[in-house]
Amino acid sequence: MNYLLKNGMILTENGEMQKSDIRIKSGKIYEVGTHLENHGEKEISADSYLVTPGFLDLHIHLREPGGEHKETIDTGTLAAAKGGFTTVAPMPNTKPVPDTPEQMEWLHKRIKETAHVRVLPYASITMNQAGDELTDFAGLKRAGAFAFTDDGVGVQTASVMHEAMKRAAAQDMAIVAHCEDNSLIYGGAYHEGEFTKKHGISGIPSICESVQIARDVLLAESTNCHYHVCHISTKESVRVVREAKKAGIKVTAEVTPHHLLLCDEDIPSLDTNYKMNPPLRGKADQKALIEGLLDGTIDFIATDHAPHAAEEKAKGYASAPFGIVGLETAFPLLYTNFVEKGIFTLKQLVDWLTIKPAESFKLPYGTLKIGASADIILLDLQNEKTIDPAQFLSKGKNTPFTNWNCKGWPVATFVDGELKWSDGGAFE
Ligand SMILES: NC(=O)N[C@@H](CC(=O)O)C(=O)O
Ligand SMILES: [Zn+2]
Repeated sequence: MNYLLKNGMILTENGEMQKSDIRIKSGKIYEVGTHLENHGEKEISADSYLVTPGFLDLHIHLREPGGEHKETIDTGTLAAAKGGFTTVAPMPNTKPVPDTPEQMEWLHKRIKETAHVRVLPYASITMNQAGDELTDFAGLKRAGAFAFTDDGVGVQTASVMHEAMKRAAAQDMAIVAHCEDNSLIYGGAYHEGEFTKKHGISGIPSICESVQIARDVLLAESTNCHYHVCHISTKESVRVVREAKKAGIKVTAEVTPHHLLLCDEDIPSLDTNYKMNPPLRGKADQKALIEGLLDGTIDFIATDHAPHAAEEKAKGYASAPFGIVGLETAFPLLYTNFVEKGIFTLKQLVDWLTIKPAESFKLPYGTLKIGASADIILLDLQNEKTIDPAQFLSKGKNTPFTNWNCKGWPVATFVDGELKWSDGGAFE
């Protein structure tokens, strides 16, 4: 079906709002302008909405195969559509791990059958993410891998990472890294700092992340590989990435909404909805992440949507799994707490969720340019609602943001010109 979106607000290059119509034809953005005449399209009044490119989330966990009780490609991508995300990249810490071309082909088949938005799956760097034997990078690329990562665990050995970067560079593919040096961690569920001191428990030190990033940017320099840092969380890590960029190293970095919104001082108790990896760091780290985003050291925002079953999260702080969900609350939380408070501009926030991740990975999405895939969302910046996990389409209800009041809720999501989700209201 072709659509004519009438009178929506779009953001211009310089961040101003402009009333515009958008004609969607054959899955593409065909025309953007004012007073466009209807040529037989289904007309949708976008009058009271902000219209932006669909968001990209290049760090999520879909749990399929092997963890279908936590999430599936079906439920996770429906949650993505509800959150305004039209392209997502799921991590390979599934059972089995997509570490062979055959497994990658199977994954693409499942995506084709069940996904509601565009899915770009990662392959692992090492077989079974065990950190030893490298996967078949060329074969995995041919089978449709988006990039390589062992997310969930850091690559512990420098020589393995070095060889991985050489091979990734030869394939013009990125190495995407969960940075964590296990030799510097002695258990722990929360950041080693004020919170763990108060509770007399061991913590996860900042140094385990920044040390590995420092190692890896030097490996990236020596191999000319595109190296991407997942969920950056400490002030030292931000400094290392800033210096690496200054030195001309091909490094990019992402930050999650929760690391921007919270620090360890905000954790009320040994609550597992505040347990994620990397952990919520100190106040100075949170400040450095915001500054890093604003000065371009950090390239974009990704949710690290990590759904877990309620029984698993109820196991107590020491044994509950790390991770919180993020797809359905990211934009409203960031809009309400940063844009409405004047810390980010609306244009900055939208760019960090659209064109910035797209450009970092040379993807043709995240834009309303003529000829682009019609990945478009409508956002309601006025209506205020309270976050209620019972309303999530994700199977995961594990969030620390229950009862937060937010504006900026998506109301409709188009992927390749098809309406994949709407809140009902204006579109029934
Ligand atoms: N980010 C998280 O807290 N959890 C991730 C894996 C991980 O990165 O540890 C998960 O898969 O649940
Ligand atoms: Zn991770």
